[in-house]
Amino acid sequence: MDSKIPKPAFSKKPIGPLSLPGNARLPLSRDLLNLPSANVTMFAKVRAGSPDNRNNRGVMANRTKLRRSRSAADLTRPDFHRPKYVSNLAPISSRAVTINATTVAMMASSDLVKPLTDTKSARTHLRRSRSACDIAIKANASSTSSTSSSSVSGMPSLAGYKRQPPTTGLNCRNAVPAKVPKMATIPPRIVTTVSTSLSTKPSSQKPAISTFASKKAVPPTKSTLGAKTTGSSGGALVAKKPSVDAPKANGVGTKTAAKTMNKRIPPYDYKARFANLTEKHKALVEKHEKLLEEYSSRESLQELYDDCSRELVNLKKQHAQLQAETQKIRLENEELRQSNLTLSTALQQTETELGKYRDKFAVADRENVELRKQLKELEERSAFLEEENLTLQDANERNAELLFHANIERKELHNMVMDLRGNIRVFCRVRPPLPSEANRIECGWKYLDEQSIELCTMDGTNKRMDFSFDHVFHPRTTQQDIFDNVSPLIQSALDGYNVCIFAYGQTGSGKTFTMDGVPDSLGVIPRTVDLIFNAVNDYKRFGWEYEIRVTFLEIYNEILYDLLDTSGTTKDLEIRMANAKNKTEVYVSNIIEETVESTGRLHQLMNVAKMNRATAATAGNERSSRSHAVTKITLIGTHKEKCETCIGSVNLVDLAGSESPKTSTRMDETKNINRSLSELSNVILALVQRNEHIPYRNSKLTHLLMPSLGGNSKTLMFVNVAPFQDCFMETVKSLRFASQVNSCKMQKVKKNKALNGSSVM
Ligand SMILES: Nc1ncnc2c1ncn2[C@@H]1O[C@H](COP(=O)(O)OP(=O)(O)OP(=O)(O)O)[C@@H](O)[C@H]1O
Repeated sequence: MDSKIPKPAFSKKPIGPLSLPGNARLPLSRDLLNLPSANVTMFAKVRAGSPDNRNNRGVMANRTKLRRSRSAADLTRPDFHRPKYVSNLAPISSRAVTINATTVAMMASSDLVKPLTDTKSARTHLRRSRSACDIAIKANASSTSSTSSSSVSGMPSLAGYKRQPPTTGLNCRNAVPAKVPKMATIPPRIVTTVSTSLSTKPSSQKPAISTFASKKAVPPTKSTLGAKTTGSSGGALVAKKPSVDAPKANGVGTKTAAKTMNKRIPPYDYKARFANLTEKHKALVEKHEKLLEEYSSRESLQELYDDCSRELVNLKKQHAQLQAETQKIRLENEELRQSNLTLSTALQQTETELGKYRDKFAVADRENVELRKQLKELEERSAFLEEENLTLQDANERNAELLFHANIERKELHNMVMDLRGNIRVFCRVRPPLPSEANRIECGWKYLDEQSIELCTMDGTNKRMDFSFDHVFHPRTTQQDIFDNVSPLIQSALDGYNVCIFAYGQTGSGKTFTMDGVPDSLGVIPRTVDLIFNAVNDYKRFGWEYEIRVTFLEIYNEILYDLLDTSGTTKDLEIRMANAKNKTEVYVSNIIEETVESTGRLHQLMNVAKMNRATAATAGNERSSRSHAVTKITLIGTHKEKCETCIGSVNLVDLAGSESPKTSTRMDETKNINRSLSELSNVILALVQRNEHIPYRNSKLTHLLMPSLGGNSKTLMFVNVAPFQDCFMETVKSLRFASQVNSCKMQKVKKNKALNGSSVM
């Protein structure tokens, strides 16, 4: 916009007589001598005039000049009387005339430059200017009419001129262009703006940019420029109503004027001089008006320029703000686009997952429907089963009652069977020779049946002896076969009876093997433990809860040792009577009695006791047990609903092996062992013989086993024998003792029974 709007640099340029049209020039000094003094003074002022001088003149000075100008124009009036001094004037050259005309125009317009700040003043000025010109034209016309057409040669014919009403610039566009004297070229844009501002708006008002732009959009042509210029500035001077003669007259007049200007006008030819001056005056008036309009337009253009500059600055600011906002919006838009892209991707993934979930949901829904059907069926089934369950619960309660009583009956029957078998039973077991004993001579063993055996010497004497026991186990008998015959006694212990199982025999005959066994062939004690825990679990169904307590005791050289005591300190263990009323019940003071709740724990304790037991090498056994080991398992059963308690116990005794003093290397130890075994034999024989006095207290062993030997107990004795000929005497001795025990018939035992939580030991 800057480049398109011309900067009004002219605002500071003075509009003075120096810019004269055509051949006009400032008068020479010699020319001025022939002019009236007033004109000379005016010329001098004009020549020396400057924009400041002109601008500094007051309104009165301008009016004076106007009067002078009119005075000059009055020369053409018919009643004008030429001053006498004119005849003395020297001939004026055309150049001087031109200057005079210019000066007259300047005089007419000098007071119109500044007052054109408003439209009213401008119009007033125009009227004055037009008046001056009209007077001149009328005078010329009247002169022409009075002096005939040839009186003024070279002058344009203005006979048909009428004073036209002031026309606006817009109206001038439609006016027929008239030929005007050649003038300085005015930029079409300025002319257009001036015509618009003068015709449509007051000069004080700022022209709108739109108006300006619209005018700029249609640049005027040369012809329209002339029309506009004529219409705006000289509408009153140029005939608006074109006559037939006007163009011709104008053309002729212009040529004539040119000729007149070119040729020297004699001083006496006042008409020519007047015409010439009139022409010059007319041109100057037009020029003046043009300049005036230009000036006015330029002033308005300056304001317009300032406004446009301010508006441009504002627009630039707005543009910068808009650019910043646009950039910001672009960034936001880009972020939103990226966010939208991310969200679109996430949405796509979500939709994909949603589709999968929908499929799963459809499958699950179908399954759900199916399951609902099944649930309904199950609910119906459940209701039916609940009814059945109630029925079965009633039946179960009845059955539990029956079972409880049946169990009692079973116990009684079982005990009857055990009684029939005898309260003390003797099993004979012959061990096989070890691979290391292959060169040892065996006796002749003949197993007559499950209860009878025939022993024959192999030393040439051919002695034969028969023995009968409750059961005879040959060397190939397995540990399981042995325990199958022992387990009824364990059941009796669970039913509340005291049971004692011990192994008796010569050293190396297989007692420890039978009671403890080896890891891959467990003996009676570990199998008893397993059976007890299994039975306890089964008894829970009948409402019985069992507490299992265990002690491990060793009798070595008639001294008691707690095999679970690993402290290394020696404690005094004493066998004491538990109940004065029942003199058969005993207990051991200071012994560790541990309650076990699992088979593993009990096996653990058994290993500890086995490690603490005293062993040594003997003639018949590299690792001979040189003590009696008593493992006592107490079983306390409680039936809460029936408020019944039954207490049973199992004493599992691995006796020390008897040894001949001849082969013994530790005599004291052997004597103690043999003596305790002899006391055991005495007790058993006393029981067999039903003696009143049973010598239980003669040894620690019999004293400890007193509750399990006779009275309220069931006793099982293993008599272990070695198969070798060199053990024949000891074997016969053991078999005879066992045979004696087997023949013993003990009185009927009574079950330990406690009611309402009381217990009997
Ligand atoms: N029925 C059997 N089958 C296989 N080997 C056996 C049998 N009985 C005993 N033995 C083996 O014979 C050897 C001696 O047995 P064991 O130690 O049990 O005799 P013991 O009577 O306990 O001797 P001690 O009284 O000196 O302790 C052991 O090596 C044992 O493994």
